[in-house]
Amino acid sequence: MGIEKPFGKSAITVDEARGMITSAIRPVAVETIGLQEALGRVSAAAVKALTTSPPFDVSAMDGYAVRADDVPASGIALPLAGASKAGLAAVPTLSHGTCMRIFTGAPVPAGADAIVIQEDVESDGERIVFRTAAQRGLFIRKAGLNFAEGAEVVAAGRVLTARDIGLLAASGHDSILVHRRPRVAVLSTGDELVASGTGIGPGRIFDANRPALLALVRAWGGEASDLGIAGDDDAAITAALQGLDADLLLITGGASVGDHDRVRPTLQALGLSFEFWKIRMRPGKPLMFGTLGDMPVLGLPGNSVSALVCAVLFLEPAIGALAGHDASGPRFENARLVSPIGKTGERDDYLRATVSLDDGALLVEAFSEQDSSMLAVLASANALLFRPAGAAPAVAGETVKVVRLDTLPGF
Ligand SMILES: Nc1nc2c(c(=O)[nH]1)N[C@H]1C(S)=C(S)[C@@H](COP(=O)(O)OP(=O)(O)OC[C@H]3O[C@@H](n4cnc5c(N)ncnc54)[C@H](O)[C@@H]3O)O[C@H]1N2
Ligand code: MOO
Repeated sequence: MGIEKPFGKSAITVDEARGMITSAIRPVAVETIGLQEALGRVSAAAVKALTTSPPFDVSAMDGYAVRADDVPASGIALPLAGASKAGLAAVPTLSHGTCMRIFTGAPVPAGADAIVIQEDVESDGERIVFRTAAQRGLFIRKAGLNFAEGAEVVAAGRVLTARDIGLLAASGHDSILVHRRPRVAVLSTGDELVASGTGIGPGRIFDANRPALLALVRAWGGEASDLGIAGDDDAAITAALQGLDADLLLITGGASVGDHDRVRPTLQALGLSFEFWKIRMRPGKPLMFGTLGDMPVLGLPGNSVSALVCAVLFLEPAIGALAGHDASGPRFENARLVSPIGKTGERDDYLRATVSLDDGALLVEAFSEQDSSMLAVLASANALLFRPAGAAPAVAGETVKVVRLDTLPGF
């Protein structure tokens, strides 16, 4: 589809690109796992409560169970007849004109309809004098207050939190059907790259993208596999992909138009069916996506900032689509500009910026340096300031859109 055209007019938008990526991706298979392993996994089906919670009416306080009609005013005394405590197998019965000792979490006796807390009574051991009138229903948690048997407690496609795990356990589940973690393989390409921790040598730089992307894959729920570094030649790239079995292949570098940008031609020779190879955004123009057999392939630009900004916009939703949850991309928020910014070129801009809160309002300031190789700037940023292609200069005080980076897991 026209991938040989020069960069520029034929580039597609970020939204179009994300739509093409997520609609080409199918969720991975499912598996049942114990709740202990469920944090951060994605539910593959709606889950219904196996029990009603609470299963019977329980007391919310330590005190005395009564019939409200028996204690219509302060000063009434009733004989104490038994006790109800948490864990009782059988629900006791309250006789007319008596009261029963009760503790938090205990079943409310049949016939009782109010709890008077112990702070509001006096006791001589046999008789209880109520210093307040009882109020029908007070301090009683009715059966099903929390949820009823059969109610949906977890929706399909939810990224499970500790709260969900608690709710699943409360509703009787000790395991859950989830999507297995998407397996994402990461390859860096470039003759100049060496792994950090090894000797750097003349003309070489350390590979930053692969360690950062492997970390993001894990933070976003994937199982990361490290394909290492391949040089800028077809044989090295082909060899690195030999026998690959992954749900998504992530490649950085070598996607541009130079003589040594061998990723695109190599993948093409291997049979990659291209969806697109350039997008109308900065940083990250030479973003590439296609499928190799059933495997989606996402090619990120080599510049580290471009690679990581593209990861926020495209990798996170791609992993989401594989894992069976929301894949709509990052959330944009409004923020007020602290300093003016210049006009935007023909691509949407995602400027590295810092946001701060001022009396509840979000303020944003772009860094003066925006070169797409400047990972140190990205590391200091906590937001991306979005400017649409062709936007006029913006003045201080103007409301603009931002994507917060500090709320993204792992970023
Ligand atoms: N004539 C043109 N040249 C370039 C264009 C263009 O439109 N016409 N686009 C530029 C843009 S925009 C980008 S982005 C880059 C992307 O190029 P590649 O994806 O082919 O990446 P490389 O050329 O391999 O590398 C670019 C840059 O990043 C460094 N790099 C690469 N991989 C890593 C890594 N794993 N860790 C750290 N740094 C890495 C590499 O050394 C280069 O400096 O193309 C422009 N050129
Ligand atoms: O898009 Mo490139 O990523 O501008 O440097």
